[in-house]
Amino acid sequence: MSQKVRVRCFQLYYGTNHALKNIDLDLAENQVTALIGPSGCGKSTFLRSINRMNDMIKGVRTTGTIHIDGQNIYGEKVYLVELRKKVGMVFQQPHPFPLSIYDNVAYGPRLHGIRDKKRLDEIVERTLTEANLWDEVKDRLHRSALGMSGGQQQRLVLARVLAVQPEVILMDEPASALDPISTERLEELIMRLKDQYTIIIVTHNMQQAARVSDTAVFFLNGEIVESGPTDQIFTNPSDPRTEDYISGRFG
Ligand SMILES: Nc1ncnc2c1ncn2[C@@H]1O[C@H](COP(=O)(O)OP(=O)(O)OP(=O)(O)O)[C@@H](O)[C@H]1O
Repeated sequence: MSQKVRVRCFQLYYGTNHALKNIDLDLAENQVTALIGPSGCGKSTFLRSINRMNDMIKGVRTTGTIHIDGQNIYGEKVYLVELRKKVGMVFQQPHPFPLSIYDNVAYGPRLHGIRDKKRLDEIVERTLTEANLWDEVKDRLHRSALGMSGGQQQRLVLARVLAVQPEVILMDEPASALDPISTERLEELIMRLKDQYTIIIVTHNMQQAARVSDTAVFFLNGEIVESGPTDQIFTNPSDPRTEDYISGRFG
């Protein structure tokens, strides 16, 4: 099993708030890794560090390294547009663009220079199929994406990410605004997508983490308390704080 993302001595400060402390972690390729821990422990901050989304926040300072496929994304000569193409992100609330379903998916490929209609048609069909949405929307591709249900919008946003052929997909509580059926469909999709992508997901839902992830990482106060195979973290954690959190004693 090869490592896709390698994090060493990574620290992040929001001004004087030391939000991530000495993070060392390896994330395996073609696996789902769940980041768990109580509110404010740094999960989203860490997730956003993997495609440098935190760069947009004023006062953020980092030290340490995050290598993806051997390249330090905090090093020199890193092009953020390329990085964010390789490392896509799905957020808690699906926010499709106020465009048609087709144009939402074609947006990224067009931005990266693909103009050929036939090629765009292929990408739209392939990624909507991959995102388990094609059958539901194939007859209304040119209608507004804003008319879709929340669950459909979240799968559309995922298709938009897949359309630029990422290798790593970051998901920040992607199911928290979804109903149980949409959540189940999204979880099935996540488990299927890991054959081709490396997926890192933040979730507050312990059952969800147990269902979808291969590896779990428990954060507390900006530090990693422990990480390991999800089964082991959930059934036999080595740190009592992990056990307390998982069994609902705090957080
Ligand atoms: N944009 C920001 N500007 C300043 N401080 C921030 C920002 N985002 C997060 N923080 C701070 O960083 C710390 C970690 O927050 P973060 O959102 O990463 O935690 P989290 O574990 O994802 O929490 P939650 O589960 O509630 O989303 C907190 O102290 C938070 O206040």
